[in-house]
Amino acid sequence: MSDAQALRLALVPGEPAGIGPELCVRLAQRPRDYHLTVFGAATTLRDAAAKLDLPLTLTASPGAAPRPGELALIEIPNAVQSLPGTPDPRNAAAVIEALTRAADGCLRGDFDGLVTGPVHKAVINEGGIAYTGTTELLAAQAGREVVMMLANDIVRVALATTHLPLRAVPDAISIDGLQRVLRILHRSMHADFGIPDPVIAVLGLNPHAGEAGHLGHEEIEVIEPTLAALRDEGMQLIGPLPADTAFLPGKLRGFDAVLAMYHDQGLPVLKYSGFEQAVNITLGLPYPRVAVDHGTALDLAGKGIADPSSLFAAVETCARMVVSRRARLGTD
Ligand SMILES: NC(=O)C1=CN([C@@H]2O[C@H](COP(=O)(O)OP(=O)(O)OC[C@H]3O[C@@H](n4cnc5c(N)ncnc54)[C@H](O)[C@@H]3O)[C@@H](O)[C@H]2O)C=CC1
Ligand SMILES: NCC(=O)COP(=O)(O)O
Repeated sequence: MSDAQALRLALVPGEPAGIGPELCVRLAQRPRDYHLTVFGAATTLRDAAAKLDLPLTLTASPGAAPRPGELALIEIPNAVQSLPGTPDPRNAAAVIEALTRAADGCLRGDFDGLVTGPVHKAVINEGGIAYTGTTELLAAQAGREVVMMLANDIVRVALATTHLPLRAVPDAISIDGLQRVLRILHRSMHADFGIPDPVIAVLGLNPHAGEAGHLGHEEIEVIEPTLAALRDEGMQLIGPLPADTAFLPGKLRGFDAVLAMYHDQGLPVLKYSGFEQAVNITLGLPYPRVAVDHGTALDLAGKGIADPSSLFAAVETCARMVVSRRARLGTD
């Protein structure tokens, strides 16, 4: 990653009682040629390092050369001491402050990209903060429309809707909205992944993509007109495809990305095909943001057995995206 010599990445561990802090300590041990600044509580990170019996030096600012075992820290203290496996809603404000301050740093240009650990949605809401997900939080903060996409080496799955009750999904899918999602996805395939003319498969909403209107009308009334309009602009769009067979390996090889209509239509396939190395990317922000694909794993927190692969992949993906954007868009 020689182009990434000067990269400055902001890192947010997420829920302090989850596996995020210990994964950050493991990440800190890796040799790297980019700077990492973590936004969180020193006590939580030091406790995690002590439990893992790994060295951790927290510094006020990144040193000249990144050193294994060392992280620059922007201190965001927790309201109360965090205990692995037992989240405390009183720490919700600190979790959100860490995310928003790190994102602010990216918006200001102090950092080139943002990497985030898992956040417990219910705990944040129990702490009195309305929160559906970090994707939505960062979009509102940046004033941008965004698309959530999860990716591993096998498949990229973008979502037309994100954290919504299933009952609300059909009403949230419109021609205008789908067009905006597909434009963001198309643009990002080029800017972030170097694919200038991506082939995007679009799933139907209903079983068998609506079975010619006998099992639902959204394909005929919303999805097909959207695809027709964007095909006229030159986009390569396939679909609407029945979701149950769109992910067959032979078909997937022909697609650069798949657009699913809702969270649990696409993500189980992605996670089944490779949970460990998968990452969650927010497309459409002014800076690259990449998160782990997994949640807080409270059942594993503090035991030292959580797999850090997704966080490692998130940092590597974020660094590659920064380099790709610089090459294609300038500094954006
Ligand atoms: N990126 C984020 O901020 C995400 C946050 N979440 C949130 O996390 C919370 C818990 O969600 P769950 O549905 O229980 O999903 P989860 O991913 O925390 O756990 C599901 C299963 O996967 C295992 N697992 C997760 N990460 C692992 C790792 N790194 N190594 C080994 N095993 C691992 C857990 O032990 C558990 O058995 C929820 O509040 C959810 O909203 C969920 C997904 C992503
Ligand atoms: N399923 C993805 C997830 O829950 C994490 O999303 P976000 O908090 O990064 O928006």
